[in-house]
Amino acid sequence: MSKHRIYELAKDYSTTSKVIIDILSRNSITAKNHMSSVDDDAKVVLERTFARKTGNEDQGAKVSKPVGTDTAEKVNRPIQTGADHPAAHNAQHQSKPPVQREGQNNRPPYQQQHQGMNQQRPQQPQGQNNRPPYQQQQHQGMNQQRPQQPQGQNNRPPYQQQGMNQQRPQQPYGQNNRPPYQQQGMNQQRPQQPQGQNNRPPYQQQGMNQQRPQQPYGQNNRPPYQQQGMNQQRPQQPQGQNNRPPYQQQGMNQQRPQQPQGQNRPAFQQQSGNNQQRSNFSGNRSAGQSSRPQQGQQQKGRPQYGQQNNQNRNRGKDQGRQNQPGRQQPAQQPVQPAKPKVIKLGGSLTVKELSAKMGREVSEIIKKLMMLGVMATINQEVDMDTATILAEDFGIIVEELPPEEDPTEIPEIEDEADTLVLRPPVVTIMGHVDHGKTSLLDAIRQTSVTSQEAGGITQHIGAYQVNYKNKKIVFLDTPGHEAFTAMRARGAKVTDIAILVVAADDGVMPQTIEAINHAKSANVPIIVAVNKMDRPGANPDRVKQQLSEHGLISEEWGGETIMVPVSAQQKTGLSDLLEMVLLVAEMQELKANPERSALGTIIEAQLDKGRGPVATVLVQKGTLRIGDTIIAGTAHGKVRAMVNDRGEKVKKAEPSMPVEVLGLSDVPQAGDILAVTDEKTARAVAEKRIAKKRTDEMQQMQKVTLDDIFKQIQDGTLKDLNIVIKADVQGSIEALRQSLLALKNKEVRVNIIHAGVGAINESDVMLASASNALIMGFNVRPDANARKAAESEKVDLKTYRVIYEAINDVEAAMTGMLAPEYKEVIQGRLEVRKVISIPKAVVAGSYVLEGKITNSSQVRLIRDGVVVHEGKIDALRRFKDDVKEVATGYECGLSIEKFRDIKEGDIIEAFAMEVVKPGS
Ligand SMILES: Nc1nc2c(ncn2[C@@H]2O[C@H](COP(=O)(O)OP(=O)(O)OP(=O)(O)O)[C@@H](O)[C@H]2O)c(=O)[nH]1
Repeated sequence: MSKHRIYELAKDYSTTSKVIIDILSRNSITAKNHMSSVDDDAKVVLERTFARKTGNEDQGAKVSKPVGTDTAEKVNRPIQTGADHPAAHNAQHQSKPPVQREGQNNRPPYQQQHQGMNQQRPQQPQGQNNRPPYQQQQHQGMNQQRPQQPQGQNNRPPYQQQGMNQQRPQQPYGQNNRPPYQQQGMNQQRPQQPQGQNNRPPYQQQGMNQQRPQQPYGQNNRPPYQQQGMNQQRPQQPQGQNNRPPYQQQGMNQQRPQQPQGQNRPAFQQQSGNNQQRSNFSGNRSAGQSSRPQQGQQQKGRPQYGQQNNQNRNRGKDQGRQNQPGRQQPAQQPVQPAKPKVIKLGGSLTVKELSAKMGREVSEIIKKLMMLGVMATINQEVDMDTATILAEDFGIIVEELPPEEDPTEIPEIEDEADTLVLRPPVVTIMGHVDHGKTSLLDAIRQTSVTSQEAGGITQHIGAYQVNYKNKKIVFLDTPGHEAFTAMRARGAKVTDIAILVVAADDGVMPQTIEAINHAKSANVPIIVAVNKMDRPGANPDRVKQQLSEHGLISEEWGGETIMVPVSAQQKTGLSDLLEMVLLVAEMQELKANPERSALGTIIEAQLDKGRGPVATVLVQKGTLRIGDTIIAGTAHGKVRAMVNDRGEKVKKAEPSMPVEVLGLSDVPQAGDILAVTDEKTARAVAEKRIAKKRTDEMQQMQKVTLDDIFKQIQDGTLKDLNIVIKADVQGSIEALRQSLLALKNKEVRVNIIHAGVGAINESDVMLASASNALIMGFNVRPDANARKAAESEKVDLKTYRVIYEAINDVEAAMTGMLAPEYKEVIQGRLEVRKVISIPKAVVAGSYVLEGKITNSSQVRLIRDGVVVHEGKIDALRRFKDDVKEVATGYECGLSIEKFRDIKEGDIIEAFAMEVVKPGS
């Protein structure tokens, strides 16, 4: 039996003495040190041990090797790889981590794939790396930044070195020791990770767990892709929670001293391109304050970590910032109001209300209004039109709600076409003074009454009904223009046909023209009755000629106007006239439904001492019956009795029938609408009307005035500027008319609704009031009644002595340039009763009819309604004494500067020019 020294054996097996001693020791052979000697049994053990590791070849070599031929063995033994090395053998059987040298491969298989690379590590060119494949594949850029691998033996990044290898002995993942998510590829899901287990990749284990020692998996708010692998599904993440991967968490990186950012970061952090995005992202979130509101929706994995979600992150970053204070709590999203596509509007509403309806911010609405040129505040009202334009700008459709019912109105009932039956026409007779209106009315009435209803006693009720050929015709018994103006001013239309009476011997006169204009303005057909045909000077052709100049062309001359020669006195031509009335009525198809509650118009009304308020009503629709509850204007009551135009008591009144009605609580006004309703409604509506009337009286009724024309044009309330012209001569009228008509512009058109020669009278004022016109007088003045009417009707009445001043005023008003500095204030009116001529002046002995006159007054001398002179008072005296002022009812003597043409009967108007602010 031979003896072998330990060191020799070590030499034989190319290992260390210690290894030999250890192997022997495990086989119960004791060797103290390298100088110890062992016998052949030990040698056999060693041979067996090393043969197992070298495989068949070695085995074969050993078998073929005769015992004791150590030298030969040494020569033939191939160079041992690390795996063959006994040390490696030991490492596999010991849980203790072996000391690994470079080139040795104790790493798990996933690291072994890169064995070759590791062997080359000392000379590793840039770009090569020793990282596991998933790192290599994605993160070449990282390696470029790591030219020198200082991490030591295994070349793994530091984050892999610590902790990982300590756990590796148990290697639960199978052969290659890679965690399952790494084995199957990074995109795999890790379906069932029990909470609390630390399955995270090693690089996440350090620091992260230190930060969150108690955070069980799933509660640490980290997205699963961080827990399970990069591209894992990220289940819903509530906003405000800290869903960022740990490397983004503030403070965490500080706890990763071995991992300088950008160098040793885990591969997924280093992906080129994403790094850039992420750096921005990280920058944004450097305070660690962000959350990702939209991440929670991403149930389906994130194939490109960083790429897809950086967008989301960036998108959500603002929201994330908003959520700063409550990051750990789900942040409350501000409730966005619904944005409707269609809204319903019923009228004007405030900006605030509009914003709520549209679901937009008030600021948005105000901004849009500003763009439309409307400076509005939150509580400012926006009218329907503006609201509609605004809504369209936002792409919202506006549906108009039916207007709210006016509590002062009785709802109008629409009649079905098949309920309508023919009704008698209502006729008004108009014409110039003394042309025979009354005579004609009487003639017609007498003819029809006496011939067909003999014995009937006519009674004046303001209107009457005649029968002609079994057809009824209703005549209004009021002066023509009043019937038009008073009623039209209240919106009532009662006349179907106008008969214009023109005396054949007198021809067309100013009131004839006025009547034509009234009828035209009311859009009522005109039948001309050429009266007084019995007179010797009758010249119907001249009348036709004159009328044609005013747009009424006789049928005989190819026009459309029916002209009938009559004589009221001789009662000739009346039948023809009535025939024509019926014809025109037929053409108009005047119909009404008699089977409904009545609706009519008050023609006249007065307070009768014995009967109380009495109103003549022209029933226009339905049938009025005794006992009906009625309302007319502010008056209401029950129909107590009805009387027709022949003084007969009647129980009902059908359409176009005029009747006197008793039973109203108050006297209504001509033109008021009478309606039948229930008692409660009648009382309530009447009360509301009374209240409204009071308010209206307090507020000035808005009529067109030169001062506010521009404002009304801008407001869109004025499209037609209606003007009534009165002048001293026809030539002035034409000059003024042509000049004013030429003033029309884009926004407004000038309409001369009436022009006539003579003083401005009440009729002019009523026409202007009904037509919302202003009156321009050229060299004429309004009479006293006209001035009062203009005041009460709020009609703007201007007088001029020079045409271009009138034109300038209208032009300036239309362009908003009118800036009146003075306003004329009438102080009083005097009548000249005696004229005394002295060498220095002409003294007008005058009587103050109304108002007063002062020694500083300006005066206007009017003769027959025409202004003769305008100037200053030279002297004002009473009984040879100069006085400052003379009041109503006193006489005085006055002279006018540089003017002597004063005659008895002249009217002197005293006035003063008061300074007023522009636009007032
Ligand atoms: N010869 C003649 N005279 C007539 C005729 N019609 C009316 N007259 C006379 O003309 C005058 C005026 O007649 P009225 O009926 O009062 O005329 P009017 O248009 O109603 O007058 P005002 O009410 O003042 O507007 C009276 O003297 C009538 O007798 C007619 O056909 N022939």
